[in-house]
Amino acid sequence: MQEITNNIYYVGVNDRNKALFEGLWPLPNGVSYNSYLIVDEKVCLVDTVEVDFFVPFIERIREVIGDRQIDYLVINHMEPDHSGSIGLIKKYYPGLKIVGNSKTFDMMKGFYGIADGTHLVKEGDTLSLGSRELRFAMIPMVHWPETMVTFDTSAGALFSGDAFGCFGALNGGLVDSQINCDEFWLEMVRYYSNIVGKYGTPVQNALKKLSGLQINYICSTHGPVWHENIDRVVKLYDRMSRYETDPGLVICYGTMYGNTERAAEVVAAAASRAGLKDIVMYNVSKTHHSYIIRDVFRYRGLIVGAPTYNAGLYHEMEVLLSELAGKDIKNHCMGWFGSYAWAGKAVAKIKEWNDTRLHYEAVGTPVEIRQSLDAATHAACEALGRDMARRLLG
Ligand SMILES: Cc1cc2nc3c(=O)[nH]c(=O)nc-3n(C[C@H](O)[C@H](O)[C@H](O)COP(=O)(O)O)c2cc1C
Repeated sequence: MQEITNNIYYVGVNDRNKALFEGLWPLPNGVSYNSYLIVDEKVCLVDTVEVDFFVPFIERIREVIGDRQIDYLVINHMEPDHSGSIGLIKKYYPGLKIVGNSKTFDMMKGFYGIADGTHLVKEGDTLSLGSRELRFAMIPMVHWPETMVTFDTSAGALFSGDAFGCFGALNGGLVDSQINCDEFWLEMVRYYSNIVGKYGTPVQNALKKLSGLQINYICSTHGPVWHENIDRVVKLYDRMSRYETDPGLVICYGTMYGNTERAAEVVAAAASRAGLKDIVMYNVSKTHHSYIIRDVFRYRGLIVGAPTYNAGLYHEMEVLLSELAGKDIKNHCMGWFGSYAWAGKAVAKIKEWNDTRLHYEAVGTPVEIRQSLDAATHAACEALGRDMARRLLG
């Protein structure tokens, strides 16, 4: 049994089996589905877990409360990795009341056919559990329309749903003060940028709303409970949702036979010679785009290069640009280059992506390489790297 503080218990589970979260995002270190049990005069469960994990979930709950009944189930977020066990929990505890907002209940009916035994809450409503009180705040589009947070006013515990969550299973310890959090910081950026990243303005609104609270614990639905690092976590969210970045450069390229890759190396070396220290490079066919998008949220500069493929753009680059376009990322600079053998399309296609969807500030002169680098395109790649470095370093 794992108590976080003051009769708040962790009853979540770890998933180290799933290869791709949402069928999209690699999970090299697994992921946790966090759920919390508050034991007072009334017993309140906050969020559930993915239904495949119901058995260890119910075991954890029973370890804490034995044969006691659960009075309330608060649903902060309806995504099935957290709401998936609602139906089974209700079967175990038929008397419980499900606490949520009107959008929660609309989704609960649609996903699970459950409409009875509900307790509707609105912005600012409170619920007494006996010696303590829960207060509810709506944070729409962080990152679904129904998302809300629940604040335990006596413990200062914020049950934040997916907000402030990250990939990575919990390997024994739960609270940041008990564990080495090194692996979680970049995974928080990867989680945020890929899953929440589109919703910068709603995140800013949520942060403003929560700024007055005296928070001792952030209990999110994925990753560690934040206690010592609350300031750092909130600042990171603030920064990411304002699309604030460091003056670094992400260079990513597609390549089949190495010519585009060689050009990328020339661009990178020139950017480095111009004084830029933070440069990361990725082959888009090797590194999953979630890691590249993570770094685009960290660094202001992006240079992409790809071959022409069947009169179009190399497919893996197309995927990356399409994913980036879906995130509505602001305040970025982009340069590009491409290669071809007989009729070049890659450079024009990348430009089209930027003109129509990405809208990043175009930096430098795009380079079009026919078959392989020659003296002129080599010099043009150097100029591209140098121009980007200068732009980033101001
Ligand atoms: C399957 C395939 C399709 C290609 N389609 C085109 C094309 O439509 N137009 C073109 O000019 N070159 C085309 N190319 C040639 C490549 O764009 C060119 O060789 C490029 O330099 C490859 O870059 P890389 O050496 O980095 O792989 C194609 C190459 C392959 C393998």
